[in-house]
Amino acid sequence: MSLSEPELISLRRELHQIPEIGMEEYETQALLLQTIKKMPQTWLEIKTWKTAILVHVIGQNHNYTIGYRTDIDALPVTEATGLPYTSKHPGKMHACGHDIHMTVAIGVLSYFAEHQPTTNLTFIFQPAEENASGGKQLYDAGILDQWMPDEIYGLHDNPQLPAGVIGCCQGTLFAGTCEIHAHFIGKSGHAAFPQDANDMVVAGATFVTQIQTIVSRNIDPIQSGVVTLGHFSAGTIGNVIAGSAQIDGTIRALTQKNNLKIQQRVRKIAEAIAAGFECQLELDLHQGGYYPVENNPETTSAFIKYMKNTPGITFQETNPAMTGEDFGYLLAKIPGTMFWLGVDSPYSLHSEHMAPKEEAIQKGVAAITGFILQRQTEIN
Ligand SMILES: CC(=O)N[C@@H](CCC[C@H](N)C(=O)O)C(=O)O
Repeated sequence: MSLSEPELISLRRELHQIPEIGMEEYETQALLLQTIKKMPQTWLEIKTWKTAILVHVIGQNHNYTIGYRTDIDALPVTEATGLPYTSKHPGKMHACGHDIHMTVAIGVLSYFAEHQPTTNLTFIFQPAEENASGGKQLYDAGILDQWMPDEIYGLHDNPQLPAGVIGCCQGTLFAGTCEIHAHFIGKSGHAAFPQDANDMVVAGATFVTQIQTIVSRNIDPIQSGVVTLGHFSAGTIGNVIAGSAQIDGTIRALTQKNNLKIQQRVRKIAEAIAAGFECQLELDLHQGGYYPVENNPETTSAFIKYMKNTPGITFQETNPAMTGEDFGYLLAKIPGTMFWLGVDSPYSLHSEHMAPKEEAIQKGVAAITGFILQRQTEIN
């Protein structure tokens, strides 16, 4: 039998308790494998790569493959939900809801392990969505090649949508991102003798304020962009001039063109500040596979049509969001659609209080299973 709602909720709670950082998802991989191996295996093929799992469901007609991807990693966040099944891994939490994503994927897979699909299906349990472009790594290593999807789907949970509501839009769903790692290196010294030192708190603070002009002065206001610096560390104590400042952040833009433009401005400003303050600069701008998530017109129109017209599913057209996803890399290679699944939480993604409503799981499984069944009839 396909996994029942209580079984799925119990799995989700187990996964929630063992969050692991990208490329270290060993316990998660083991629990997922154990769950998958309990399903009927008649038309399943399984392979692993690093901490990823790929499951190929052999369809009655072998000529077409629909892909479904979930991410499996967690964040370095200390959980503060107070839930009875709180994280057992100190300092780590499924604060982005990937435990929900995995459980929904398992629910859909368990249905197709029982009911042979007409097309092939490839389920991808992908590591490192948050930190190391696991999807890009997997694709570039050729791991998908044998079971390459002709089209692909994936979801992200959304705390702002009611539980179980499906959200999507044509075109760009998520931004492309780029990590900023800037290290300004000057000369430390006594607070009383600034003329003998080179103060990196001042250089770093100038960088922080100067890059605020990029979105307001360099990007078309009708389009958009974000430059957020989430980390600044420099110095040790008030009466010692800091000889170094480490600043980390992220760029967001809905087009790759604007992302590259912001990257170029960040680099120019950082280099100009280093020249002006006569200090050294180590700058790393790292985009990896975090391209804008561009939904394919054809798969997305089929997806939206199904979700809008199927009784029991509530669909909401959504605006693009500035969240990032390395699913953008897979969508640059394979046509497909990313969508939201509402989980109704007053706290945002990445919050230590984020507690998705579990009723979203069964609704997500039903909507996606139904869509895949419908999509197969359109393909054959
Ligand atoms: C859905 C989500 O929250 N994704 C992350 C992706 C991070 C990309 C990369 N590490 C960066 O910060 O640029 C997000 O923060 O949007």
